[in-house]
Amino acid sequence: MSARWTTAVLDPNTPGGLAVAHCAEGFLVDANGALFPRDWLRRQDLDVVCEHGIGHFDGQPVFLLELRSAQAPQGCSWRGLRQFMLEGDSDTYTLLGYAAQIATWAREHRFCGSCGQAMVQIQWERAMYCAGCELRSYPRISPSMIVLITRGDEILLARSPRFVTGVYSTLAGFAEPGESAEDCLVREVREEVALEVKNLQYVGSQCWPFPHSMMLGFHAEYAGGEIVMQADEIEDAQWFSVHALPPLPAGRSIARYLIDLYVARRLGLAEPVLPR
Ligand SMILES: NC(=O)c1ccc[n+]([C@@H]2O[C@H](COP(=O)([O-])OP(=O)(O)OC[C@H]3O[C@@H](n4cnc5c(N)ncnc54)[C@H](O)[C@@H]3O)[C@@H](O)[C@H]2O)c1
Ligand SMILES: [Mg+2]
Ligand SMILES: [Zn+2]
Repeated sequence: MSARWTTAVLDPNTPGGLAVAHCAEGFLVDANGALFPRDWLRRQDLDVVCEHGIGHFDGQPVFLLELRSAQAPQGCSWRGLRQFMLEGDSDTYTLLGYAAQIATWAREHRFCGSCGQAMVQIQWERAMYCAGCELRSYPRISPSMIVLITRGDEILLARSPRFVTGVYSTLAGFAEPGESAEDCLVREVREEVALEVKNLQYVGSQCWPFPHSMMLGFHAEYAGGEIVMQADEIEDAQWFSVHALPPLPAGRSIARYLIDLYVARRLGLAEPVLPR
């Protein structure tokens, strides 16, 4: 949700409106961006898997076309969601982040996971329904903890082999069944760097549609232990002084926010705002 974008469950049988087209390569774009007149997109002979009515942008209904292949109409190309996160305006990124999550879920829930029959869209809520066994499947959201660990003027940052070269970030990890947010945080910190933490404080949350995380951001203080890096997951982990930080994650990430917030408080600077 944003000032210009609100989600809604719209009937794909209603005509008109705007549409975005999504496939494994990202979103279809032309010189005007990723939002197309829906009637024009429908005339392009696209290989559509399914269509969902997903909300309103500036009051206009928006539909999502999930495509099987990445064949782009003339004058169009594909752009990954990460590019929109890094460079796009935040209203468009919020819309596309939602659309990408619905697209992933819709593509992965065309058949019932319980009995195997084809599923159909429910008209009044965002769910797929199996008439054979009455199973309903809702969009999947994966809660993930993310934590900045501090020790006075020092903060703990680590690198995963998946990161952009040189970039260090806060620790993060997915919640497992049976855990509280705090349990998960303590377990992830032990697994990834073998440290103990104390004084856990919830700071804020962020939708992270890569592919369906909900980031719950915390601050924690170092309580003990020596860094032991988890094989395969952590390539390097170090204490950095707030006066000498390495390259940090993208400005729109909650990881960056947690770091910037602590540094701002430590150095008496203006506090940043959590990007949505
Ligand atoms: N927005 C941010 O600032 C920010 C920063 C760091 C990480 N993240 C995100 O946080 C999430 C978790 O971080 P991580 O990659 O360090 O996780 P992690 O430490 O739990 O380890 C990742 C591993 O967990 C497994 N996994 C993948 N999807 C899973 C799921 N849905 N549930 C349980 N396990 C799963 C896989 O084996 C994967 O290799 C990721 O989506 C990541 O992109 C966001
Ligand atoms: Mg992790
Ligand atoms: Zn079923």
